[in-house]
Amino acid sequence: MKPQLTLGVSLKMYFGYQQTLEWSRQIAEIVGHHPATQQGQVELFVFPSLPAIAPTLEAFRGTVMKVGAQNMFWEDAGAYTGEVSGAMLHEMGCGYVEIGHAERRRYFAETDKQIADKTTAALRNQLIPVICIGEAERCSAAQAIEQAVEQAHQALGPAEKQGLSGDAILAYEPQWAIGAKEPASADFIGEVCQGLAQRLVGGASGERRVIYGGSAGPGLLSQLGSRTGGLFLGRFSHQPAAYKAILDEALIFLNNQADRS
Ligand SMILES: O=C[C@H](O)COP(=O)(O)O
Repeated sequence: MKPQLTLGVSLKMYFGYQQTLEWSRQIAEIVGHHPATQQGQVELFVFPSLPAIAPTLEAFRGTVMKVGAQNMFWEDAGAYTGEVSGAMLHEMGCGYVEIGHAERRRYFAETDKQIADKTTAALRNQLIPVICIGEAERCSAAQAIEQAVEQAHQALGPAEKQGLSGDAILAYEPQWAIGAKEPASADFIGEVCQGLAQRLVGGASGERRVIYGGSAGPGLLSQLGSRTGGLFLGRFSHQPAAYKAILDEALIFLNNQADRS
């Protein structure tokens, strides 16, 4: 069955190695038994720090949780000290990779061109790119949509020109809402995500889904309903109880969808 909702997590660089494994064990237990995950209607992924990817893959083996990386390089092999290739991530069993997070742009000066090259490399290596888009400063929903559409086209354009097919997730993350006390308002998120879905989903050679990130946590999915394709979670997924609460909301969402159809 095609997933109707996506819930992703980036652990960024918050956790240590053992802490990552402990979190993974606890979340695997929740995911393995939660009714929201039983029928393939929820797509789940997590991005731990690079050294923890292999044991995290192991921790989630047998569950629906997919594991990926927070970043990758645009070449598949060679003299690129300190970098990690999409080819290796794929070989390890990763299914997803995050591309172009605002923190990569801010602290590592990543450019639109580099983000496009990484997106191309992800698709070339059968990884689903989770492409981060979103405005730097608060603005109207219409302006946010324009900026995010432009970023998405910049990221996916070269891959599309090369005829590379594959699914992609567009993580709409207004930069001003990342690391904040609370997310953007549900009305704003809903308007932007729906606008992005209209402009970016459909017509592509793979599935496209728009999800929201930026201080998302328990309670948000219930407010948004089907106005978003899912959530990209950061700090507010660190507590296993919070993650379970979000899965509980996912189950209500799925039941509501089933009632409508
Ligand atoms: O990668 C996740 C997003 O940047 C959101 O992080 P946050 O929920 O901690 O603000």
